[in-house]
Amino acid sequence: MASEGLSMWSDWSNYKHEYTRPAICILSAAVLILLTWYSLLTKKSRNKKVPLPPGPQGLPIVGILPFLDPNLHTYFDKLAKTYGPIFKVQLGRKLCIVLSSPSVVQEVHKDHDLIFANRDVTALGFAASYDGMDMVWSPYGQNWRMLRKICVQELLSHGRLEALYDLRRREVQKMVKQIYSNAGRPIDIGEYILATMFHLITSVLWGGTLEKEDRERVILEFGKAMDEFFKLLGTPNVSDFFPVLAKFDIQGFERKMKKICKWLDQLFDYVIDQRLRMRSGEDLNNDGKVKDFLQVLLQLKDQGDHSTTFTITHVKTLLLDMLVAATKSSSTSIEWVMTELIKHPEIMKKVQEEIEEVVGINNIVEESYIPKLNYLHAVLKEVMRLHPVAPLLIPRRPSESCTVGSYMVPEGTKIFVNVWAIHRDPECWENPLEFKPERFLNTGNDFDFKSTNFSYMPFGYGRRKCIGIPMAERMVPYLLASMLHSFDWKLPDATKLDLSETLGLELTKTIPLVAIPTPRSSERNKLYT
Ligand code: HEM
Repeated sequence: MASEGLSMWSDWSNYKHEYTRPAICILSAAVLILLTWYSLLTKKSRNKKVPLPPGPQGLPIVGILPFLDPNLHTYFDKLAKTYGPIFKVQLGRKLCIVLSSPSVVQEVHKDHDLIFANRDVTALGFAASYDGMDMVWSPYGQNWRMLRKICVQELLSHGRLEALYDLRRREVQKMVKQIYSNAGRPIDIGEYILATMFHLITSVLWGGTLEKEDRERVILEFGKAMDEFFKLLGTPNVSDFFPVLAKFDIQGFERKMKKICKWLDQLFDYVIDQRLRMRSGEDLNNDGKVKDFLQVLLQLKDQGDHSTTFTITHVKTLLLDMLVAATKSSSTSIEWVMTELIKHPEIMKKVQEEIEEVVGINNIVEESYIPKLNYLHAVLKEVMRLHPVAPLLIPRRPSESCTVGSYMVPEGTKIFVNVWAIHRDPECWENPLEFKPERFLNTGNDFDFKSTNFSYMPFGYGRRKCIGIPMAERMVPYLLASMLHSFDWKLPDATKLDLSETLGLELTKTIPLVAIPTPRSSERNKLYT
């Protein structure tokens, strides 16, 4: 009986295994499906509860494309007056959201900085960056972190910048000397400064690798290439609004961009090749010179000690970023400063008096004087407020959907931050349209370029904020102080000052500033021989 019972039990137990296992599986699957369905349903209804930001209706398929003004920063500013500080616009297939108040940007920074740390890579951004591999367009991740770390450690640290001062000094003095030789004649300020910045940056990047004649030839082409490069990057491109059309490159922008990038790539190949040849003959490290950036990069490539492999393409992406980002943005800022100073001669005079007081009359401007030039810094900050180089920053793309200012910001949206509008917002600034450098005097660290102040963002915000601030902080005022210490500047006779702006990726002067330098002292030029 016992054995019978036992066998019954064992039968039951077998029976149980045979039938309960599948039943449990089926039940679990059903619960799982139900849970997934429920979570999708609640997510949907949660999403439903949070609406998209308001915005203009637009037309089917094309959205607001037919009404778009190429000066997007002013166009978006007008829309913000109707739709508020966070609004949406549909550009073809692309949903864009524009943020126009310090508080919404602060919310993004505080709650979603990581989600907003990716760029919205446009067709041309991709073409202009070794297929999105450079620091500017790279997604937030290991590659971007590696490039940023190398730049900070090897080029932009306090120690490196101090060590490279002699190179900057030499190039700035060369520029002043050249202006003396052109005194009394009209010069295109932007062109002049871009050339100086090119010499300055390339001497830091790859020292004397290019022969003098090569440098002169390259700089001419570089100026033209940069104008086109930034204009293309900021021009609305059908390929971005209708990705299915991207392969046709209807406006021919990608072809043009690839041509510029091919030229830059050939320049880098040439410089690297020259350097490798020089390296096989001599060890630049042992002759007492400071290592330039290219030398450091080539050593890193040979050592290969980074967790992500550091290839020759990485070397080129860093040369590209440093060359392009550092030259054009600095020269554009300086051109705007000179424009405002020519418009306000009493302010130019005040800046010159300060420089003379700090530097002396028969002395050369040195970088060590720069931190003492408070008024010059106030002028620079005021110019960057009214004419931010990147008025819409470099657009971001949230990596997941989130809520900002009680609106839904879907994953993959293109995010513009209208810094230009924020810098002119009467809620943040007293008499915002007035050029008044005094507003930045005695403000402590509140408006330091590195500080986090969402009403003032000429260098951007969050993790993707400009990496070049330490270099720009040294070079831009140094160049300006040198130009203003030696010369008075005025417009050629019968010329009117034009302040109109054109938006590419950068906000440039529509009509380049041409001005005449007059030496301020008959003796000072002797210091620059
Ligand atoms: C007056 C000079 C400059 C201005 C006004 C300026 C402005 C900016 C702005 C607005 C951004 C976008 C930030 C964002 O999206 O939040 C940016 C990014 C960047 N800038 Fe600058 N910049 C200047 C000089 C420089 C210099 C000298 C360098 C290099 C040494 C540089 C390298 C970069 C790089 C690599 C990025 C991309 C950073 C990233 O995506 O992680 N910039 N800059």
